[in-house]
Amino acid sequence: MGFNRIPPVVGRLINVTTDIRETTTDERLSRTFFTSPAGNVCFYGQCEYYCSTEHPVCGRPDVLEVSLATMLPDLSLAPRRSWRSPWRRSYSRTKLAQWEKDPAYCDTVKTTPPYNRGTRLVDLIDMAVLDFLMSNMDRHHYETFEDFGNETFLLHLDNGRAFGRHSQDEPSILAPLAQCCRIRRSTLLRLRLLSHPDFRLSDVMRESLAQDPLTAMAPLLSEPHLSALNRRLETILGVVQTCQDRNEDVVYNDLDQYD
Ligand SMILES: Nc1ncnc2c1ncn2[C@@H]1O[C@H](COP(=O)(O)OP(=O)(O)OP(=O)(O)O)[C@@H](O)[C@H]1O
Ligand SMILES: [Mn+2]
Repeated sequence: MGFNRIPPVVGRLINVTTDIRETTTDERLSRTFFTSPAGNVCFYGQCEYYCSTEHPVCGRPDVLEVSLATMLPDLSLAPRRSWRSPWRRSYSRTKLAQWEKDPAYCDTVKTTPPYNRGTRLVDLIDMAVLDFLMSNMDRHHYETFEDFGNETFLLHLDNGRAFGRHSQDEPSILAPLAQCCRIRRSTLLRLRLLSHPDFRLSDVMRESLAQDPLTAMAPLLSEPHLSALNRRLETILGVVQTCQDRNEDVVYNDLDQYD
């Protein structure tokens, strides 16, 4: 997509004993290792929720399938800031989030810093486009590097809820696009290109993912997931079209400098 916002990730089989327990210098992490009743090596780490013996990560007996992300520079070298998404879900069975109740929600966001100037709002809408394609409903936060201030790209860690059910789409993920009716011209042109029969998103993705050494054994995306990408792409273009039918000023021209 040309967004370049997610640290590259690969799938690996690791040995939790030799690759983590015997390697880590983090005393607090190594203290959470234990052997389960079934004889597997487990650990639970340190975090706010779910880091307890009831929710461990276990090897079999110490081999574990994981995704490994490129490590970002240490926070002391490149401090990051975490931002709460304005379209964050309520994560409650009974309560709706403000954006679910107020059709004019985007008018408020548009006048609220940092979304009131620069490219932050269209960056957020790019994020919604990406999350809709992956069907990731769990984007509660995103990050930026502090050094770039508000003149920054967005960083998407934590994509673990993406590419679940391929047969179902979740239109509410597109709420930022549907409610704000705004999209970067470069994004729109890219999306239109990827819906062209010669450059289909599914074909481009299949070709790109074929470089993964595990492609034959454990493909990252199944064929139904690749088809879902094409279907979701058409939905996005449909939402943009509906916006353009009703509003002016839908396309944010970020390509002027190249004219
Ligand atoms: N590639 C990376 N390099 C360095 N730190 C990272 C990287 N990916 C994630 N982290 C750090 O680890 C934290 C947890 O990562 P992530 O959110 O993906 O895990 P999670 O298990 O889904 O956690 P949570 O339940 O809090 O969402 C992040 O907030 C971030 O500070
Ligand atoms: Mn998470």
